[in-house]
Amino acid sequence: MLVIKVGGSAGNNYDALCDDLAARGSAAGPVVLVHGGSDETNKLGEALGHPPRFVTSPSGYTSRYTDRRTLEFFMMAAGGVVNKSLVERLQARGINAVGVSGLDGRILAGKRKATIRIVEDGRQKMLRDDWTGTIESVNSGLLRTLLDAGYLPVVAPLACSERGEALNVDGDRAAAAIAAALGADTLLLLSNVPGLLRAFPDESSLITHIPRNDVESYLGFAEGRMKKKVLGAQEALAQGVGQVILGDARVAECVTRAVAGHGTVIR
Ligand SMILES: Nc1ncnc2c1ncn2[C@@H]1O[C@H](COP(=O)(O)OP(=O)(O)OP(=O)(O)O)[C@@H](O)[C@H]1O
Repeated sequence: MLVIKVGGSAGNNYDALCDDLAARGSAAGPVVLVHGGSDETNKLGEALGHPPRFVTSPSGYTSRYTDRRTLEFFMMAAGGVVNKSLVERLQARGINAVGVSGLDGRILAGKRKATIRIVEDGRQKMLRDDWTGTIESVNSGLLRTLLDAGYLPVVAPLACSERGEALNVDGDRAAAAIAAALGADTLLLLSNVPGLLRAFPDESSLITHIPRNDVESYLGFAEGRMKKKVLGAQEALAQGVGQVILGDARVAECVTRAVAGHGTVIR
């Protein structure tokens, strides 16, 4: 079982990704594809007069402040155009993909963080009306039903709260939770960089291998949103996923290359 997360920031090559999945075929085993939606969400917010706001937590994690309007943009972008354009690309290549969000059938059930603590101008503040959350469980039965029937699930990172509310959740951590719940041997976190760089943005400083019991000491190299990928990797490994590979989604054969060990291999 292979779980792949492809980034939603600019620069990822979805055509190349889908070409590679089609070339690998079903003989390569079952695949679940999770994706992000940052770039499209930003564009929608800008176009509709409600630009994105990114906030940093006291522990240094960067995330999108998701008020109700932003949640709607996120649903339109991640749950809509990004999800459906991946399904369209896969269908055009003969793969019977089904696009869902984690909200559907509670594929991802989570806990809302209605109030978040942030650091701005060196001071801590509380922000209310936030619609982000953390994942608590995965409806692996629904994903297995789709996989067993021969479909390739394409999952947008929305979750369902205990009260049935839609939540914006981190795509990398969503993929980690899905990989763990399905007992995947490999989780690929593909984005617009070659992997974890020791000296970002110098791509020649790629860290090629991280021992699974030493992920913590590499967290310091990750800035901003890369931290969530390293955290996701750590969560997946702790829950039994065999290996996590941070790979490049800008290039041809990105899945095959990452599976072959190009990128940052954590195991
Ligand atoms: N040490 C590092 N090595 C590599 N990339 C880093 C590092 N530190 C920070 N980054 C940043 O992390 C970014 C990748 O994370 P980002 O969340 O933007 O990707 P994404 O997965 O496409 O997003 P999403 O799926 O949430 O839409 C890179 O484009 C880079 O700017």
